[in-house]
Amino acid sequence: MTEPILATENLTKDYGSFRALNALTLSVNPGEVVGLLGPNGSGKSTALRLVLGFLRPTNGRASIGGVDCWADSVEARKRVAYLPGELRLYDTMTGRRLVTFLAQLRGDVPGPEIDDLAKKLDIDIDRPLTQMSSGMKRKVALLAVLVPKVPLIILDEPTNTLDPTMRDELLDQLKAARDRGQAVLFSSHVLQEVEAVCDRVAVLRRGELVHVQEMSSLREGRNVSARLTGAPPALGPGGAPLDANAITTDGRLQLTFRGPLPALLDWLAKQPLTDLVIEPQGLTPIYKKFHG
Ligand SMILES: Nc1ncnc2c1ncn2[C@@H]1O[C@H](COP(=O)(O)OP(=O)(O)OP(=O)(O)O)[C@@H](O)[C@H]1O
Repeated sequence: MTEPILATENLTKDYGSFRALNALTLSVNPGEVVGLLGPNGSGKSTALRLVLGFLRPTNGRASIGGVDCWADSVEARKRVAYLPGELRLYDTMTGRRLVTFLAQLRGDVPGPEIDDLAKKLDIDIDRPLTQMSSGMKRKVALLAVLVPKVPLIILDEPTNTLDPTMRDELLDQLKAARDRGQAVLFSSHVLQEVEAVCDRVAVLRRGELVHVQEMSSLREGRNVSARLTGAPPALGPGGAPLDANAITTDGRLQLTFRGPLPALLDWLAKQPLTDLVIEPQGLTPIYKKFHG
């Protein structure tokens, strides 16, 4: 079994008498993208800051590659590239100088990939940061995270302020990092981007981990919503009796089917339908269950 690169055990943080994170136990494996999903104030940034050793846990622990994130934070951080939610950059530098400087701090020298990535992110890294817009600065910070090939990449709401094209480019870069065997943990409250890139999603609510979802099982499912003119069938698309909850109070047929699409279409073709919507299952119903 692969050893996780990141492991938290009962990780807890109180700010005074307020518990911002309660007993978070979560791991991230090499070659895996995990999303931390939750609304404002649910504890995402607190969890990430604990993992980075910026905050001392009230209880529990986090470790990166077996190194304790608080007791040995400098050593743990060598294994991580981090994109904070709010940037504080050294404005007098050019983008290239900043990315090189940050790489040198960990003993790396960025190679030609810095120019390839700058091109993909559509950013002139030879401009001083003072002359860049907030979105451009964000791209420089992303470069600084994507250039070093560290075991773990942590990003706090990385697509914030990026335009849709750049958002897709970033998500592609995260997939490429995963394919190289790096692990990625990122926070977000945008369901579509989490669905697009994550292997697993952890849902937080008021500091509690309320659900962990494997995305592969979700991608096999399809939500069906249809209106019938006649009585509902006795058997569902898999041949099993139709679930009593499949017919809503306003008479719509609503079900989730996990199986081959032709079997679903054959079954639907035999029903007295007046309209039909088939969608990938997606995270929305799961998210709504906790944050409706
Ligand atoms: N330094 C602090 N002192 C007191 N309370 C704090 C502090 N930092 C965060 N909190 C509280 O802890 C809770 C979790 O905050 P956190 O920043 O982790 O949430 P988040 O999920 O990252 O939110 P967002 O999506 O808005 O960034 C919030 O209720 C917040 O007000």
